[in-house]
Amino acid sequence: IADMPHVAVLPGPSSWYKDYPIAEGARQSPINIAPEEAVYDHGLPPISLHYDNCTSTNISNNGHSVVVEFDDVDDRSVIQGGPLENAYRLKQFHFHWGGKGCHGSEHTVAGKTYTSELHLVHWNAAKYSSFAEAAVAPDGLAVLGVFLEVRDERGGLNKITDSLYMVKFKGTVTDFRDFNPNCLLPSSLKYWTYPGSLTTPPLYESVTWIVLTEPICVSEKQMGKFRTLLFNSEEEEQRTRMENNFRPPQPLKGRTVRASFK
Ligand SMILES: CC[C@H](C)CCC(=O)Nc1ccc(S(N)(=O)=O)cc1
Ligand SMILES: [Zn+2]
Repeated sequence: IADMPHVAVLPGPSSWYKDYPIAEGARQSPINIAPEEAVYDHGLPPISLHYDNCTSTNISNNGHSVVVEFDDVDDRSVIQGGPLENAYRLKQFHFHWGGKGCHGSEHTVAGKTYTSELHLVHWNAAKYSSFAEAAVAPDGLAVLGVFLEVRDERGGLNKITDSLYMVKFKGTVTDFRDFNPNCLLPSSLKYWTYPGSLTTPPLYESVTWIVLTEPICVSEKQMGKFRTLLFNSEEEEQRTRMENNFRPPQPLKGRTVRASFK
């Protein structure tokens, strides 16, 4: 026992099944998207995003990622169309990223990883009365995934990366108003869609995933600022850089990925 490592090991994705058996469920996320196997569905309408009167409130470090939250008391910021039966209300967005280099996204495309992936999380306020209630329903959530690729700088991201120093530690939060996520979207809204789950515990199988095919470009300098965030709170003596906060692709288990395009 004496030589047991006393370093607290962060339980990674491979051990989540012990506390969350759903980790081995039939509709887990992320997945590898194989474009040739995606089924073009001409009945799929385009998705429409209404983020103009968006109502961001704060930006925080929750120990897993950096999260921008929105006031979701009404339908000012919604996603609709595509595979969705009705409007889903924007609740928050956050990112997943790697260490230096080109891995870091959760979904992969024909095995290709991107440096990061943005998730805009929405809930079905037409059918459910709260995010928590929607989060456990099979049609409760819709997450829009956007790939980030390192090339030249993306202006819209600067408002976020310039605020990251204020939420360096887990449990820190600061005001973050009037941020419109439109500035983080690519020009094309072509997408793949499939039934999946939250990619971190509790891994609920309640997410209709809508993954955009076109990445946005960010600079290495901007990505470097994400990596100055820490997994730990200010009180903990350990200082672990927040990086590689992505779950690897999970088995498709017979699911069909549909494409909004030929
Ligand atoms: C009811 C409580 C709620 C389940 C817990 C808080 C929450 O929102 N979790 C969450 C949200 C999005 C993703 S992802 N990465 O977009 O799949 C992963 C986890
Ligand atoms: Zn996510």
